[in-house]
Amino acid sequence: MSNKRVYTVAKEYGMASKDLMEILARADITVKSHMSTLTEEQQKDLLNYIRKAQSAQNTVENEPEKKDTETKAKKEKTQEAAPVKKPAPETKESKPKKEEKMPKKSEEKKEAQKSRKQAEPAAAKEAPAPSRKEPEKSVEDVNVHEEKQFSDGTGGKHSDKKKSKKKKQKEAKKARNKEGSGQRVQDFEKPKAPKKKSRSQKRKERMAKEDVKGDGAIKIKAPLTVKEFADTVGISLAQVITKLIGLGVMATQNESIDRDVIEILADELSIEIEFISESDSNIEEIYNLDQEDPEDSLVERPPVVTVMGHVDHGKTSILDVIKKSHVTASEAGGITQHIGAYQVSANGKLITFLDTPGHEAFTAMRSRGASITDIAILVVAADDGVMPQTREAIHHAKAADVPIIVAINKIDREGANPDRVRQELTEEGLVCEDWGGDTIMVEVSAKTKEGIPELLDMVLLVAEVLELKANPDRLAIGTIVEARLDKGKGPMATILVQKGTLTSDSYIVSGTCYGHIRAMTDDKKKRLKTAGPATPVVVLGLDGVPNAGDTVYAVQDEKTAREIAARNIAHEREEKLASKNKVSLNNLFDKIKEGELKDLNLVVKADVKGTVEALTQSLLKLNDNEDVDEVQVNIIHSGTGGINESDINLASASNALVIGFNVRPNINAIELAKQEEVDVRTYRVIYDILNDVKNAISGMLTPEITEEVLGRCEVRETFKLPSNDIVAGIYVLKGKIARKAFVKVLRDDVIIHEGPISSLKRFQDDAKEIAQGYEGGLMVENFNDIQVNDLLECYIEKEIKKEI
Ligand SMILES: Nc1nc2c(ncn2[C@@H]2O[C@H](COP(=O)(O)OP(=O)(O)OP(=O)(O)O)[C@@H](O)[C@H]2O)c(=O)[nH]1
Repeated sequence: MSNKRVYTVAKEYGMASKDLMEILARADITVKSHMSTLTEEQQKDLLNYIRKAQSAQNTVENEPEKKDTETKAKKEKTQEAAPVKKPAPETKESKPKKEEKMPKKSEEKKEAQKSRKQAEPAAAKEAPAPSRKEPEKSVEDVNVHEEKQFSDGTGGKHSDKKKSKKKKQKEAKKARNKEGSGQRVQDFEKPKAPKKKSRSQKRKERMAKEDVKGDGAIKIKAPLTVKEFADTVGISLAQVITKLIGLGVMATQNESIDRDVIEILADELSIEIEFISESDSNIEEIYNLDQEDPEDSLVERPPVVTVMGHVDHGKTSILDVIKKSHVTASEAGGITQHIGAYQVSANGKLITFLDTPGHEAFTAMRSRGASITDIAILVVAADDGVMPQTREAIHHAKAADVPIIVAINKIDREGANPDRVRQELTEEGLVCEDWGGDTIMVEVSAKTKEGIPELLDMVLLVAEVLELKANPDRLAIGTIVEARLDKGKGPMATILVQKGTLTSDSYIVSGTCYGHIRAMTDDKKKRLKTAGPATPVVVLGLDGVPNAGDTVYAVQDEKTAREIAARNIAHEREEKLASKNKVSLNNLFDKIKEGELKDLNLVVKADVKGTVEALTQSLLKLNDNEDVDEVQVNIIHSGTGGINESDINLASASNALVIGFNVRPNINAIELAKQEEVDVRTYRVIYDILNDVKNAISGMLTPEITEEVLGRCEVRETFKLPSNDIVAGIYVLKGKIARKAFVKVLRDDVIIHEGPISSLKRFQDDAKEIAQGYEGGLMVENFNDIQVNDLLECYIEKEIKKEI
């Protein structure tokens, strides 16, 4: 036996840390919290205490229902130890004879209670005297029974039956909650304890009789209202309500009942049910939205291509050349609106390009499970070589299993060295064909247009090999590429049709938004009546702005579209409720106290590699610190660069905090963090990080000042004043920029300066604030190194009350 933490011992006994803490207190074993260590001695004392409690219970049970005060006291003591589920293994060898008898008796009593309950459900209070003439059982058996007795909580006297049952319900509920159902908890009194064992036995028997393997089970999604339950299981409402009253649940037809109640109710009604979650019940399946298309219905479709690569390596320039030189004559005027995707024709074939900045949208789409790209063009500047974002792009394309065509750009430049690029790419696992690999690499110049036709030829070649096909004769399915609210036209969404044909009068639904298409145009603003696979279109008519990356379905009528949207709204609400419990530095201590949190997961990002290492090491060192022995600090991911969506997704999935040092989240990451309720903390002093984490763990955190981000702008031009001060010509990308605020100057998401705004102007006039979509001039106090393409994040400081 070694030293163990309280929560570990509680786990071994199958009880909540809180309950074990109570038992420890009664056993006079002093511990500070569930994280405290129990010495071997203390564990033995605990075991002895539990044994004593068992013996006491045994004695009480041997006396035929004496109700004197002494017995009562013993009973109470017995109850104290009742929730113990699994005695420590040591008991197996050293169990005294007397104890061996107890469980049998208790089993008999349970059986007797069961049969009595069936005969006279309400009145039964006394158990018949248990028979002692059972054959001797092995120690192993005894332990099994004991387990049952403890976990049931029925080891106490009948007068305490109600209390034990409540405990049992609590435990059962806890166990179910652990399964992740995230159901609502009802406020009314819970019915009698579920007879788990007998129910599953009954179920098995019934299934064996019917020779069905659970197929007959009625699928139920909890919580639901009493009426919905009655309708779902096909039993009259009156009968359900009567049964509920019998179970002590006073609920009207419109009140919702949770998983516990549903389970017991179903048992009482002898109905076999199976709980399903919305994701199980997959809307696609319910509404049969995405059937497999027969082979003979498939026809060739254009490839969908994404251009990726490091900043300034020439993505936009290459796309511009393609856009300008490959739109057909009939499309005079060219691509006139930015819709996030467009089609060009090369060698008489269409190619669809996703016009997304960098790889951000690529990851956003993928994180939502919709990989819509068929081919990735990786742009690498011949004079610059493989850079961090090149590597990231390679990882993303590989993760999405998308073939890569490398465009070695800027070959017109003097310092261009395509072979060096090839060499560097080999190190990333991309070996060109000439060198025995299978990656197509094309040398291009967006400036001289050299190599661009070959690049497109290669795209078509890869597309041919991929045999990209879709069925155009079906209701359309697509992905939202971009969506925004237009002041005059309402919600506008760019949809990339992937299967079927979208018509200009389709009913569509995407996530929580639905509608009847009012107008459908292409990237040249031409009105379209139909759009087949791989066609990007802009549609008007949705009742809200859908999420980029979400799937959009065309459905047969408005009712179906509305119904699906309503289901998605309900699902979203539930998910929100379930995710309310995300960890943050502010609620960290509470969670530790409640025993909910034993691991503090962190995603750590910093501006340079050395800092990342220093920071992770210092954070991990906290594990050696006595003040923070409450939780284990784990770094689940660390890296250099700004905080991006993958960081947030990772943090959300692993209930982690994101710590940034000298870096900031990008706009998409901020949005996602808000949505996923991920706590993102950014710092400029390592000491502050360590202090905050340490203080949060020990409940001393005093987050008095927080930053509220107002908006972001980009520097489009710079002007030098006669005083030599630099004025930044800005364009507000999001939110607003306020005069009396601070800015963080970001270059590649790395903070290079932070300070107050010293001047804000709109044209020649001083401005209080500049809103999204407008331009202006801005000066930052004591900072003159502002450059074109810098991003300025504007924020105000807010005092907030201590939350702990
Ligand atoms: N000489 C030369 N310059 C190029 C070529 N392609 C792009 N450039 C220049 O390189 C700079 C960056 O090009 P962009 O197309 O904006 O690069 P990008 O990858 O889209 O950059 P971000 O959008 O910031 O990620 C611009 O000044 C281009 O004029 C090329 O083939 N030859």
